Amino acid sequence: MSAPTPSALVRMPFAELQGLLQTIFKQHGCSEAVAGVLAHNCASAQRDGAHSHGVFRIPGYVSTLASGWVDGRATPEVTDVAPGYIRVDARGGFAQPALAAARPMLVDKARSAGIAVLAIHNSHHFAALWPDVEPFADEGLVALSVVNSMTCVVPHGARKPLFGTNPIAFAAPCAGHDPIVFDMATSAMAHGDVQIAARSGQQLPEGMGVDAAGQPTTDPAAILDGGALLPFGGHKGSALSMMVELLAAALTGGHFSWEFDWSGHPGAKTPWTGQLIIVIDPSKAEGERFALRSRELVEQMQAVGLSRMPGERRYREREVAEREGVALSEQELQGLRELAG
Ligand SMILES: NC(=O)C1=CN([C@@H]2O[C@H](COP(=O)(O)OP(=O)(O)OC[C@H]3O[C@@H](n4cnc5c(N)ncnc54)[C@H](OP(=O)(O)O)[C@@H]3O)[C@@H](O)[C@H]2O)C=CC1
Ligand SMILES: O=C(O)C1=NCCCC1
Repeated sequence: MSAPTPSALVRMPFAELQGLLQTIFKQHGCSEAVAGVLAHNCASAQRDGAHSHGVFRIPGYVSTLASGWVDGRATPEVTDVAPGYIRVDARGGFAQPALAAARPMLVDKARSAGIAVLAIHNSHHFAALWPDVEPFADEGLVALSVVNSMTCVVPHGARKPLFGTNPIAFAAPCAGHDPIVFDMATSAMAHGDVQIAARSGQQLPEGMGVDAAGQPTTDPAAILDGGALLPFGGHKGSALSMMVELLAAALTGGHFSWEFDWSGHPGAKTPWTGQLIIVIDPSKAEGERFALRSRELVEQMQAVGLSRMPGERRYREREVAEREGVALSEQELQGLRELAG
């Protein structure tokens, strides 16, 4: 939602945007390696029209780095735990460089054992989750990832917030198609989209959240100011969010969404939690058939009238961006240039 208004739109080549973001990350306390990984991630989100986790997030990254809450120079510690299991201590840094450090070993293990788990803890994830899984499907692998965030979601049937917005992302190869990818918060709405709505003075649809008194509200400011989000789909989304807390925090050694206290770090925005990634090599059981069966599934969904696949909107926006440049508002670009100094 809330793409930049067409009147104020500028377009720039992906590489230029990535370079600008890399400069910002370096200027504000990240190592060359971390800046490179985060810049690619954030520019990719902007390119694909994933606005809640594109350049909108840059001021939050900068204020977090300035607060000392996250270590932009952390070197992740990768431990080979078992034939199908890797553990990474992100050492208080971002989750994506931790994934990058363990990725070659993760792919090797998935290809040799058929399945491998990457458990990241002591990490900060402030981004969309699909960039973490989609590249595995490009290599013919199936991937599932979960990450927990910060307390802002009331479990179904409860009175107070406890869970994070806790997204789940999945990617699978599909013969002759872009990979099948979905990536969704387990809350009715991502926190980033609530912030964007508040900033632009929009009301939300009903059923997204409650105010500080626990009453239903469509006012994003009321959700952000002492209120909370609801899980999507009532008890079902709530159960998935609970699962994310277990897999991303309890299983990795990371914090639950309510366990960290950033109040001593004004400006800190990045949840200090954990992330789990499971990678499966479908060729172990199905040879080349899995990608063909994926294709068959897509075709059957289309035959019954599917309007679009999850991920399809992003791929369409990516195609346009590759042709015409990545879209952002003039105001956003000016803000980025100021942060780059
Ligand atoms: N790091 C963190 O802690 C957190 C990150 N996030 C991120 O926020 C982002 C937004 O999450 P969320 O708002 O839940 O995502 P959306 O509700 O916008 O989309 C969820 C998924 O459904 C697909 N989809 C949307 N509309 C349709 C449709 N009409 N038909 C078929 N498929 C559809 C999307 O595909 P498409 O992309 O093509 O639109 C996407 O894969 C995610 O990238 C998530 O990872 C969220 C919470 C916490
Ligand atoms: O949009 C969200 O929800 C979040 N995104 C980044 C991390 C915090 C939660």
